Amino acid sequence: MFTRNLYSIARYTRGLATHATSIGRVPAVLHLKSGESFVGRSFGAETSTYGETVFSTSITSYTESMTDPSYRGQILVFTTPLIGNYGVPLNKTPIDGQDVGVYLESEGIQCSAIVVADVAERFSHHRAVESIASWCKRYNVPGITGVDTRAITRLLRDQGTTLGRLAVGEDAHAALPKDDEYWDPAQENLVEQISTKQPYVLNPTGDIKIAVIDFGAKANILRSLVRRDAAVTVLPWNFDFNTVRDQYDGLFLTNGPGDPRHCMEAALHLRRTLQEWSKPVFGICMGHQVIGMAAGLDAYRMTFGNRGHNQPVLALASSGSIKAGRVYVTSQNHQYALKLQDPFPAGWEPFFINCNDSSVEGIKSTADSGKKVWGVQFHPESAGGPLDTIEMFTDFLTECRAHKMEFGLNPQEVMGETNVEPALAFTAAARRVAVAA
Ligand SMILES: NC(=O)CC[C@H](N)C(=O)O
Repeated sequence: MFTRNLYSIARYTRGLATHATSIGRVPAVLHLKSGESFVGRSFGAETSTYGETVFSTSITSYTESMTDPSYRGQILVFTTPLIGNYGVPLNKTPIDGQDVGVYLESEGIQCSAIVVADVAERFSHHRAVESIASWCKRYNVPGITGVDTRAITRLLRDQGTTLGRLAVGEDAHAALPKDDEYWDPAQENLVEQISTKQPYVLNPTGDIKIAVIDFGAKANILRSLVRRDAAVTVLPWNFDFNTVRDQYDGLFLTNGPGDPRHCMEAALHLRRTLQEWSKPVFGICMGHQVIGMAAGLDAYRMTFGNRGHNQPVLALASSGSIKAGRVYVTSQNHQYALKLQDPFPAGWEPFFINCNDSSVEGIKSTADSGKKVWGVQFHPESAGGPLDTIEMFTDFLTECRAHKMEFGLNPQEVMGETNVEPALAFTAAARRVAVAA
């Protein structure tokens, strides 16, 4: 008992002791392209940046959101007023059949900047090793605190996602940026920047071989596959899977940042896969949008993106653990969606619909199409957010295993050929380094 108390005191004081930051001294201003400015104080890196200003209604998991590659290029406003109170954990895990090398969602902070009402100067958590301010500083990401995030959110909620500038230090006193100075991440292929450059393998001894197309994968997607004993080969976003598809039992398409229409090349590769290959395919968020584009649906930019961990979606069809007519609470982070069209392309049907804005939340191949393909706009892997739909990973791998049982081994395995898959080993060097770009 005594030891435990000492331990908690030590944890608490570590939070106090390691927190000598400069919060309060350096001015910062958040400018929106629509003309509004919000004056506050800087924390983290003392550098200015541009980005797309978005808000998230999640009340926890700021560490997971900030390391989610889908937030790349975005100035992230947290509607929860107090951010940073549980600090930041050590972002490392072993690489084995249970884990993928990082504890958070990627190796570093992905968003351009963060905006909070009240950054916690003290933190306390048994896993915490540093404050959010020192973490932001290490990754050269600026933050602003002391601004009215309710007012910012109401603006964004009325006018939609808006380009912004976080001006820090001297820049905070500079003239307002001109309209054409605002950097628009939607114009760039952010996936190209973040996707792995080299293929790599996780959990090579897994019983089922899954290829993952990496548009900017959250680590929990990869964890959710390897923890269900899949051997996972991660491939660059524009890799033509058709050249290696005979070696795999299933295909997975990940989340990723930016406009999915920059990934048309991937959609065209996938269109051929879907025409010629009958094994299961599953996509999340960007992956779902790419599946939709391959199926002939259009993707569009929403005025109001969905970001938060409390998005209700209604299942329109039953499949595996998902039951038609049920509402699932989901984690989301997207600005684009697939257009609902009537009729849907032949062989496809809507799977989920968003209960708030009626946007398409999922599509699937129809029962009579002879295919097993699912795409969901939300994040079943959570991290952060609810686990309502986590069993979709089990459903996908169950289908892959069933297909393997029914149709037997892959051609190479039957012929006793050496495995010619392009990915040889998982190495630290092969993983993307989040801060490089
Ligand atoms: N989380 C994601 O994969 C987001 C997909 C896409 N970048 C969008 O904003 O809609």
